[in-house]
Amino acid sequence: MLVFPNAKLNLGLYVTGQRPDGFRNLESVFVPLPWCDALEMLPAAENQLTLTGIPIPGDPATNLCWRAYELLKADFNLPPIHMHLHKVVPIGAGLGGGSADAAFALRALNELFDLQLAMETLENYARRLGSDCAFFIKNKPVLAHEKGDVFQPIDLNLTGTACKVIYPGLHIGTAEAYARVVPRPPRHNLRQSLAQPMETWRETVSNDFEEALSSVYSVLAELKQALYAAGAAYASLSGSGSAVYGLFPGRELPPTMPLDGKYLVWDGLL
Ligand SMILES: C[C@](O)(CO)[C@H](O)COP(=O)(O)OP(=O)(O)OC[C@H]1O[C@@H](n2ccc(N)nc2=O)[C@H](O)[C@@H]1O
Ligand SMILES: Nc1ncnc2c1ncn2[C@@H]1O[C@H](COP(=O)(O)OP(=O)(O)OP(=O)(O)O)[C@@H](O)[C@H]1O
Repeated sequence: MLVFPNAKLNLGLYVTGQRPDGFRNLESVFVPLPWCDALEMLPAAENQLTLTGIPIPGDPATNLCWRAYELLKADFNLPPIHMHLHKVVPIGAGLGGGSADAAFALRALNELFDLQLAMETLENYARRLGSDCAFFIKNKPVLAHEKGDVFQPIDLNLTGTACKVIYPGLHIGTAEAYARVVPRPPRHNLRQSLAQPMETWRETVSNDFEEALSSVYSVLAELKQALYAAGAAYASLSGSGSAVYGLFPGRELPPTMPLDGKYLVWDGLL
């Protein structure tokens, strides 16, 4: 079975409080971004994980695809499997690429071995692998709360919107990014702000990581500025960075920009 785990963008992100479990509560809207890895799973004589594409730091035994398999294997009698992951989505980018691999692995194993697990059960397994993972089970726009793994529906359709995502090559670890942010009440009501025309979001939809990280990594503010200069209606850091994106409604494709050749860029339609 071959699946294509996509990335995500955060539209607004407020880090609202410290939790007793050491994590932070947040409020953010997640939307799927069709920048994808490729993950193949085949029943095999013995377990094997092979990797190509962008190198993934750390021991392959801790790869999130593998951890997804181990998690299900603890509860079900799964046969051995050969997984091949071709990594495309940059790591330490705030695009949730590793989390998507884990969630798509859970979904693929459920189908391949006919485990008949409901979406809600798969979400519960995904929550055990990482805060971002559960979103990728249903993979639809949502308003996320708590650790970013409890969802409310949101009426937001950005399908077909031209988007450019720029990854400046900085690996910003999620824990490092959270350590730089002081929790505070949300600056705006995200649901209300996102219901207004996109041109107003610049003033009313913000990401708390941006303020904290831009003072350390000046390239983040430069990229955002460049996206606005190229005509973006809205531009922001995604998640804990370092990827910065711009949205260009009304265009058939995002504009080309002078920095396209300098950084890793994803261009396309949401
Ligand atoms: C920044 C976001 O991408 C926004 O969507 C996510 O909150 C990050 O989620 P993630 O990468 O799945 O993070 P996890 O693997 O669960 O946690 C990594 C580390 O980030 C911090 N962390 C993460 C999520 C959260 N709500 N509060 C936290 O404080 C913790 O230090 C944790 O040890
Ligand atoms: N399949 C995978 N893809 C990417 N990273 C993985 C994978 N499996 C395990 N990891 C580990 O997860 C870490 C990446 O997590 P990190 O939170 O820094 O970046 P991210 O993937 O951009 O996530 P997020 O968008 O949630 O912040 C890497 O250091 C890597 O060791």
